[in-house]
Amino acid sequence: MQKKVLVVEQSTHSLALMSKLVRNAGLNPVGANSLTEAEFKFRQSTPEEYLCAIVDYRLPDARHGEALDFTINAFLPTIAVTDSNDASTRNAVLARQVVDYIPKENGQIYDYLSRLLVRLEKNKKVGVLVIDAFRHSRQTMVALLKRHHFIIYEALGAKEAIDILDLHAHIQLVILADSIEDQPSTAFIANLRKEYSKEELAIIGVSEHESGLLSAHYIKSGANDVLRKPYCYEEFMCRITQNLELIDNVKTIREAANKDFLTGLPNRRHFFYSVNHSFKNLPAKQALALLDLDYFKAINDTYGHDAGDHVLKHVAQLIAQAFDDVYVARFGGEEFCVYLPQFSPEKAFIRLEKFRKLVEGSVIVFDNIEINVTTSIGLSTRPSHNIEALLSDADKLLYEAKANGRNQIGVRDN
Ligand SMILES: Nc1nc2c(ncn2[C@@H]2O[C@H](COP(=O)(O)OP(=O)(O)OP(=O)(O)O)[C@@H](O)[C@H]2O)c(=O)[nH]1
Repeated sequence: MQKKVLVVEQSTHSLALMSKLVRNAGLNPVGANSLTEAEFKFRQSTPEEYLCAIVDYRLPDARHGEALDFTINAFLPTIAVTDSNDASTRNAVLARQVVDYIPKENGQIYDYLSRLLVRLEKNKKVGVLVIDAFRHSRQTMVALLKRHHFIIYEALGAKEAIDILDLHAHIQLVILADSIEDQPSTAFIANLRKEYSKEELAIIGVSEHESGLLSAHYIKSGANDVLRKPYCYEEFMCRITQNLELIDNVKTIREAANKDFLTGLPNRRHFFYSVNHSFKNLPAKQALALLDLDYFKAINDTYGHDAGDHVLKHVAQLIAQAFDDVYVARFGGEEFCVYLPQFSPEKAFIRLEKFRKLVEGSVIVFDNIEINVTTSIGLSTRPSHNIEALLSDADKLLYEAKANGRNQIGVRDN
């Protein structure tokens, strides 16, 4: 179910704008112009239905942030919005446990707000590890992070931190202080970098040193970023958000580079990378199948290119489902590849034959038209240490399957 966001804002124009942002973030805005209205609307549903609240500091019936107190006391993560950026308002807002505080100064705040909303939802799945030997400074960071929905882990030193990282693959960010047990912080960062790249695990060093020397040392040891103490809350959160967004962006770009655009299956390049990365030597028992749809040109010519695309997507989905335990790819056009490591020739043939029949029996509906398609398959089961050699063998067998009438598997008699 779409999570709700309580938006409390006295200006009708700003309320409409913020509600639109909330909707764009895939969330459901519940708007109110005053504290009274907000209290009434909030009581109409259960608190668990809400992700957070965006609350104007000054409202007609709550002139000094009482609406912030209401949402914070209702355990709603609260983003405060203010008309002014003066020190007294800022201090009054930050004295409360708000997630963030946004002055309505310029158009950029709306961009910041939408990023914040997206992050709040994502953070529920993001692990953050705080490493600091001193309880007070560790707890200060943990308290700030909690407001942002992160899954938080704490460690006093290097050994404990490694154990936690080994156990929890969803940790994307490590924040570490100058003082940690077992090891100097910079040596620990350098060790972590042997295991985790900057694109998969962000490391932020928190430095108490007044000179910039330690900060530079952190960066040279492999940290993504540095925070100098005393830091202000906004800077702490901005740096965290920025580093996590960078990891997300790299992940998105990597996924796009590895996927076939039309079908979402891994592409040829990623297929080779995955197989070669997984096996130093290809196993003695293995099978590789090249699948090519039959008379596909005729489908394009008869029903149009969009119908052809639809058929490709449909078959790709069948492949992804039928071979979710092995390596698959769209090689291009109407050609797909499946690599089955540790499969005997007999077992591989049974799997492919079952799939061939599945495609043959499928009725693909596009624009109320029923389309049938079949597939020819070249299946190589050669022991080989070279994936290209296997492919070339499968290609010859595919050619034979086509030449022998299509809709069949080409195999070598053993
Ligand atoms: N709709 C669509 N068509 C594509 C795509 N990629 C390649 N094709 C078309 O796929 C057709 C492949 O035709 P052919 O190589 O002659 O093969 P075929 O008609 O399947 O015949 P056989 O393989 O011999 O059974 C060509 O017309 C390509 O334009 C795509 O992404 N979408």
